[in-house]
Amino acid sequence: MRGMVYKALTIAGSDSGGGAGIQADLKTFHQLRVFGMSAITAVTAQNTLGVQGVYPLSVEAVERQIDSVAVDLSPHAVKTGMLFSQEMIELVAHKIKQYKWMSVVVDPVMIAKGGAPLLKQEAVEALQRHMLPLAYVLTPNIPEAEVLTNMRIETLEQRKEAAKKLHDMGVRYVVMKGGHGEGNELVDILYDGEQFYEWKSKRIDTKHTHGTGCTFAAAITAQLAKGKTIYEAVDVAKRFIQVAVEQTLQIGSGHGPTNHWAFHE
Ligand SMILES: Nc1ncnc2c1ncn2[C@@H]1O[C@H](COP(=O)(O)OP(=O)(O)O)[C@@H](O)[C@H]1O
Ligand SMILES: Cc1ncc(COP(=O)(O)O)c(N)n1
Repeated sequence: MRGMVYKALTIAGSDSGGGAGIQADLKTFHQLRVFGMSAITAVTAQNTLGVQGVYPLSVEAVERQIDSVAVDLSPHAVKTGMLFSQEMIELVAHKIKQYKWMSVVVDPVMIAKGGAPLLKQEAVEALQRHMLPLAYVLTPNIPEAEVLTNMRIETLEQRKEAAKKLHDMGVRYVVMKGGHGEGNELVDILYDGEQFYEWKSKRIDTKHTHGTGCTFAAAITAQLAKGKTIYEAVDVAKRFIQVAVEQTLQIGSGHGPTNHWAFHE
């Protein structure tokens, strides 16, 4: 017997360089033995040096992809990444409600590491209004949490205050990633509305961190698809990203991708 086949859908942008976006999500799902499906919101021409072009798909094209997957392949968990525009956010929010998807991981992607915008400035409000209340898990990095809460985040206390605000905005579980913090120790936090949980790790000294956020959120999504709790899911995601950054592939001449093969359950 093959056993149960777990399925996850990612609604995100394509990274031609293979390290972030849809490609990172599918590789991560696969490594965690979850069948990956995708709805592409935008195609980016991208490599380890940066983003050379952004080509959003039409709202109709995205709607068709989501419908095709939903009616035939019922995902156990859904992840959203680069959504780019207000119209796309409204469509995706509408589809999540239409199909009553509950295990939804929202990675509020805003800018690529090199600074290229992956979300239009005027779409932030739509993300706050339409996506946060649908997020079972929200996975902001520190700059994204600052934009969503409109506050400065420097200390660990401020991170916790921001997590509380995001919870008040409708998010069930807030997972704030600590990659942009300071110091050798890296702290990712989880807030469940009552308590804070912390995952600490050693910051690896490397420039090859392209796609860390996507990979981390995809690992959470894969674990949720398998029916794991949020605590178990973050635990696996944290271990997944740690070895993926430790054992990078050293490809490309800029900020290289993480190693999606490194982690074994
Ligand atoms: N240099 C690093 N060493 C180890 N883990 C890292 C490193 N940079 C990021 N991570 C981990 O990768 C994940 C994504 O981190 P972060 O950089 O905050 O998000 P994003 O990629 O969205 O900007 C987090 O779990 C973080 O702890
Ligand atoms: C299509 C696409 N989506 C998302 C990211 C963010 O990547 P990161 O995980 O490094 O924040 C990216 N660079 N490209």
